[in-house]
Amino acid sequence: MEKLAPAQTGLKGTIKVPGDKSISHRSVMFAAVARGKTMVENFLPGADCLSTIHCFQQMSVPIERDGTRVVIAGKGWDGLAEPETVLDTGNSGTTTRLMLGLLAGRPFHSVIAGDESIAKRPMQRVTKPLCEMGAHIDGRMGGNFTPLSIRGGALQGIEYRLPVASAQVKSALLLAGLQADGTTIVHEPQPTRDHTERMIRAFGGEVRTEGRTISVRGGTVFHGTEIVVPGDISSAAFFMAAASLVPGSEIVLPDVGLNPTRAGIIDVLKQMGADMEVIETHAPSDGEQTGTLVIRPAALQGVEIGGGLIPRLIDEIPIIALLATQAEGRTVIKDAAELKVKETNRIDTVVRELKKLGAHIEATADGMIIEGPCRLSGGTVESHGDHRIGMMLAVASLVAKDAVCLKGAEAIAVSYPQFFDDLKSVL
Ligand SMILES: O=C(O)C1=C[C@@H](OP(=O)(O)O)[C@@H](O)[C@H](O)C1
Ligand SMILES: C=C(OP(=O)(O)O)C(=O)O
Repeated sequence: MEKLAPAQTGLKGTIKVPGDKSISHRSVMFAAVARGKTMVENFLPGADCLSTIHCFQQMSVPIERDGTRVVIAGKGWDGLAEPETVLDTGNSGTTTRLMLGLLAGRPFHSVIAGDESIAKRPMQRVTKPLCEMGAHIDGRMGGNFTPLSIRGGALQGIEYRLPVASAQVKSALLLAGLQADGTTIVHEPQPTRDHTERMIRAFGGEVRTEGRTISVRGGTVFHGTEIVVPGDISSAAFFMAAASLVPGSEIVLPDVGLNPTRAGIIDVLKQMGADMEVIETHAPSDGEQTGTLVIRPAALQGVEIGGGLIPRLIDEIPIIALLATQAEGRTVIKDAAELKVKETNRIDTVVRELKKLGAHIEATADGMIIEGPCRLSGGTVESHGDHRIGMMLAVASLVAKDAVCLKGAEAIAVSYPQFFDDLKSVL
């Protein structure tokens, strides 16, 4: 249990947030099926991304990691060997779903399982279209839950309309489509993060994006390359919030990924009235945009968030809920039912834990309604094994009246192992 004291002074300093989780996963996945060596810099050594590395090592791909530098010696799609043991995807939905797509095209048998949380997360959204492409995937409840057994092989491209806006489902279908006969076409209901598409191009492949339709052709050969992973905007969001809320703060966050399909938190903070500058931006034509963020405190206003904005900030909703407790007026978050199938049901866990600190927050069918501002009290709260809930509660403790005891703080290592060191460095 972590005992967290209210902030005594403003948060001041520079934090280099760790590498982006979504991009770190994909860098290893594409490198593993590419021909030749790939060097990844600023890889996120969080538990989720280490699960991805381990899965490929189980399939005999040589991968060496030294801190945040990873070297992968890919031997092409056929370089993957049938794993001898169950592939352990840990707590990672991204690993589980993207690996399903990748394995659907491999002519061998494999079994995927993760932790207790993964065993509750819906997989049919991926396994159903992959089976339509010709893969044989089975598991509990008609292939909806892990452990899942996969016998991949001769796939046919399909045209598929995603029932939910999910980059994980899109990416799984693209990874299968890259190995299938013909073309695979995916229509998204809303644009979702496009890191997979950018990674396909970075490894020398082709992908077409026309509005919300993305297509790939089978038979693509990838070539090893060098990847520099930008800082994770989802991790940076906790410090953007902390600096906005704690009087006297000034935090600088260099080299944060600003991919427009991910950067909805910046739009929302600006709409709430945050004092934030984006400086020194870099926008490589074929890569991921980055920039330095400077954030200071400001009086925040409530906002309404929904529609196409939701996929651009889906993982930031817990910290937006905390910001809303400190903002003037009502915040309404809607169209976010996907939060129910994350590491926890994030509508329930956010509402339950923030209520313990006295917040005025209620769950709705597809989001939450928050009334602010409200001076939070101290108390004992829990992450429920969900890293983003853990970090949101740690930031809440900075603006609470009394100490906050956080149970399950170790879950934070899933995406941000240095979180408490970085927080202490600016206190
Ligand atoms: O593709 C990705 O890397 C991710 C996509 C999102 O999930 P969904 O695609 O299920 O919405 C997000 O919540 C997750 O943290 C990472
Ligand atoms: C939902 C998340 O990740 P994943 O789906 O990969 O478990 C997250 O990081 O907030």
